[in-house]
Amino acid sequence: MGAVTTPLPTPHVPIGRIPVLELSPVVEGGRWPAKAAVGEVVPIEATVFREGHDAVNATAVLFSPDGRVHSWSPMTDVAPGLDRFRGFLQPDAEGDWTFRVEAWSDPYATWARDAVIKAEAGQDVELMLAEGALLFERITARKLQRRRTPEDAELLDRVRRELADDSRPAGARLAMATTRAVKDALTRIPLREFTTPSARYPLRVHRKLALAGSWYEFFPRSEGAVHRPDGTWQSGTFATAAKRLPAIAAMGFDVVYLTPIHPIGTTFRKGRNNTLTPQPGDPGSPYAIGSPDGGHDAIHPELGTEEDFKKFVATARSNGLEVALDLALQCSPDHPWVTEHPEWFTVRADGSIAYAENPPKKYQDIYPLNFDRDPKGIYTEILRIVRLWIDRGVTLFRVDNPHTKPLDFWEWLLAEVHATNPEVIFLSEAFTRPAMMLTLARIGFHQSYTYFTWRNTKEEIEEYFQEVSGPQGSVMRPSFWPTTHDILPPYLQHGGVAGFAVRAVLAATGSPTWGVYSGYELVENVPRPGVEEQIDNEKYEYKPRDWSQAEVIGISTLLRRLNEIRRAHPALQQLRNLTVHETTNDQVVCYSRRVRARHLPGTGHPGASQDDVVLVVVNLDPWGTQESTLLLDLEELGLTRPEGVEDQPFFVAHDVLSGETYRWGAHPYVRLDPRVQVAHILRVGLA
Ligand SMILES: O=P(O)(O)O[C@H]1O[C@H](CO)[C@@H](O[C@H]2O[C@H](CO)[C@@H](O)[C@H](O)[C@H]2O)[C@H](O)[C@H]1O
Repeated sequence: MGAVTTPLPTPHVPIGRIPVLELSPVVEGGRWPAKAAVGEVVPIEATVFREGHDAVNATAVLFSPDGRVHSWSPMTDVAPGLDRFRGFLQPDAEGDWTFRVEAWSDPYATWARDAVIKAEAGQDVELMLAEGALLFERITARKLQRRRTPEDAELLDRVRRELADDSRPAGARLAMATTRAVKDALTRIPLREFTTPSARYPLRVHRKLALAGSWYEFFPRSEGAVHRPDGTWQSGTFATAAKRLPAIAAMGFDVVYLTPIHPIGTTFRKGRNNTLTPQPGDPGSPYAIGSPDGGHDAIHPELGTEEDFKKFVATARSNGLEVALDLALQCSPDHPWVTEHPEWFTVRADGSIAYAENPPKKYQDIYPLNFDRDPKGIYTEILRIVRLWIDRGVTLFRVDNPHTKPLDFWEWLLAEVHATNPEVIFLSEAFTRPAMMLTLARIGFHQSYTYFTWRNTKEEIEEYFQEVSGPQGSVMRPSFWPTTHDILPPYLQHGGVAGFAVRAVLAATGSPTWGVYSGYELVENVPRPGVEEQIDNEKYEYKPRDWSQAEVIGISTLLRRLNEIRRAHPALQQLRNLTVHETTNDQVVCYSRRVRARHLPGTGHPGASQDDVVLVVVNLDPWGTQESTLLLDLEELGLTRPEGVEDQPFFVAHDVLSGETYRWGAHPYVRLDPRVQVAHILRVGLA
């Protein structure tokens, strides 16, 4: 019998005095780290309970990468009766952090609850007050690790003295010992008994762009491509493509994503509209990587040289843009690997190599790599290539179809790159089943394409936005794209300019990372018959565009405004902070995002004293005016309805898209005419 290599289950860990179970975010028992980004507000949850009736409480504790306590957060019972506690931690630097939950018995909460009940019943009142006095003796006599403010010290000492002063009425003594101020002071400096810590769990903190950013995809060969009078084409180059960068930056994007820029094969080259009969001059799909000019480490000669690429990267950076490159691990039959490493491909009985597929799509112009044949050779070569592009200035990779390659390969590659270049971000382009999409995220992909593109109805949008912003958000960070070069969904085929505006608003506010594919500004909405992708697709031909029309149509102005709004509002740069609000119309969707004032400095919001709250209302009908009443969840908006106010206005909603300001109550009426405005994006605050 061979050696046993499977790890044994974790040894039995005693339950501890106060059980603390079902921690979140924990990925597979801590096998992989949960994700966070610098400044992200991370919800921490645990189930905490004990025997008997005494009150329990919990604290979430954050440890910085050097192992020291960085900060802690009181947790509150968010599901009374279910013993579920939640707090919020906010790491402020990149690295491998950890957190734990400390469960504890809460003598003050036990006493306050019992004293109030007994006082109301007239039982043991003086005895309870005497016990309260003893409790506050203990509370005030403590040597605290955390500093207590003079105000808190003074308040708690006064409670101690007055509880013991039996010359004062019992009701007054109890009332002063159970005020909000006393409870708040004891939230800051609690008296804890039987403190029971959980294990520590990993939290990998990436740079902010891993969580929040705006991507713009384009094919560099199209920018500046010239259709010559004789019918032939001159490809765009890095130099001509770079001329487009200031306009992309002006629209507020953070990242330019380039489809593959490598030499393209000619064997089985695809022609226009995915035909198998290319015409002379057809440039071929850039995903058919490799020719006698080189493979994944080479640059298509028509685009320029390595120096030209570096200049392009430098121009991007000077415009405030980072460069993302497609990483498509496949080969045209003309790729040098096909002859240099025939062992990397699966050869059929007749000596041929089967082309790649992503059913039902057929990619007749490319061969897949067989990672199980010479894994060491393939892994090493791909790592070399990734490092090469990092050295050339690439800081993000959009990974093509990662779900068709082995997961253990990705886990290895991502760990290797993270070890030397933790700033490099990988976006997974896996439109596949949830288990695979989630596991790619678990093992290290920073971001993931999502099903957003196909979520259209109010019900679908509400459900999906909540799903990606829920606990899943600490594993899989969503990237919302209304279209890609492969996807033109039916809603956009039929929704006209307003449809493009609707989907841009949803993408830009529904996820902290979003992206658009070039041409969105021009409302390119004609599909190739029978498929959900653009006709005359840029994948198979040069597609220079007349950008002068973009401003006229208005979508580029909207994109710019959306990116400005996202930058101005930390609430839109967070993921796990979404609330859906009810509406009375199935065509009107409403949701909000909120960051509490105490969490704002970490996100770079200057001197904030108020929460940052953004409320989004979208008319999903691109053709008709829709009206609705919004049934707002005031608590989630951080609003308190003043005494005596029912539906009267009491807060201000400023529409940062239109500039209008409204005074609203809990149930405002909205009317959105898509010819004028498809959505409200409202900054919410008290007057
Ligand atoms: O499979 P997906 O729909 O996720 O699309 C991605 O991968 C495809 C394969 O790389 C790629 O397809 C394009 O390139 C192929 C190879 O040249 C070609 O056969 C296909 O017709 C073309 O669509 C797709 O663009 C990419 O996003």
